[in-house]
Amino acid sequence: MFLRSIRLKPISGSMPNYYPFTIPAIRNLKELSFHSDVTFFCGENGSGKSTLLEAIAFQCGFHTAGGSRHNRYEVHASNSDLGEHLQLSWLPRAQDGFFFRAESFYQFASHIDETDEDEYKSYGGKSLHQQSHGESFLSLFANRLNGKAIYLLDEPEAALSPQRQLALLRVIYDLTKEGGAQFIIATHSPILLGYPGASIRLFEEGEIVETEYENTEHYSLTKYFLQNRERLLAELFKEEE
Ligand SMILES: Nc1ncnc2c1ncn2[C@@H]1O[C@H](COP(=O)(O)OP(=O)(O)OP(=O)(O)O)[C@@H](O)[C@H]1O
Repeated sequence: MFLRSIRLKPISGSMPNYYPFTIPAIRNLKELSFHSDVTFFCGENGSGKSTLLEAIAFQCGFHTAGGSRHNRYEVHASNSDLGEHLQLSWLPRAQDGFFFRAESFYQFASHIDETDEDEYKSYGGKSLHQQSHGESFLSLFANRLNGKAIYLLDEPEAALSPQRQLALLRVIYDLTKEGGAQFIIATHSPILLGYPGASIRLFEEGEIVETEYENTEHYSLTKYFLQNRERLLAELFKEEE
């Protein structure tokens, strides 16, 4: 592990009334500590997961649209509104790492096309644009992520089939089993959240709280859907009286 905790720096005067401080979980954030090689951020859409992950990436020196410290490319709105306000505590400081961001992956792939001089060795041997969406995600995870480093992944499951989500779990397992790598992952995937021993942080009701896998809605709703599909869909599609 590298990153031990993050803390919102004290803000002089009253709490600002603009983004990102309008997000309840961010507004109330004081300190968040990490105690597991794999930490998940989960919670409803718009609860602040990406905002916080992006701010951590900013403080790590990674490109906030995705990449490492070495990636420099222009992309619309690549700043981090929260980044400057966050303080990171390391032990030891990670020398390397990568920020994966599903929403700006296309721009990252174009940047690699323009700059790669290594026959795409870190990306499965061919342009990320010449692979399917899911193939390109997994190529990056399986090849670009390696060694002792901090990896920040924002919705890595976005293009992955269930089978490839399992493959990603294996990548995470291989990189963490010798205590070498640390992952912080924002996800909605009930498959990824099932990683053994992971710490799950739920963004809910203005707080970020630690919870168990079985207590997440991702787990319970998916389980209920699979076990009661017909009943649930009948209820969902019921005509208004
Ligand atoms: N650049 C921005 N300017 C203003 N508001 C923003 C900006 N980016 C995000 N927001 C708002 O901040 C809130 C949190 O967004 P964020 O992307 O962090 O959520 P999230 O938990 O990652 O959601 P999702 O699961 O849908 O990816 C949302 O209500 C969003 O509309």
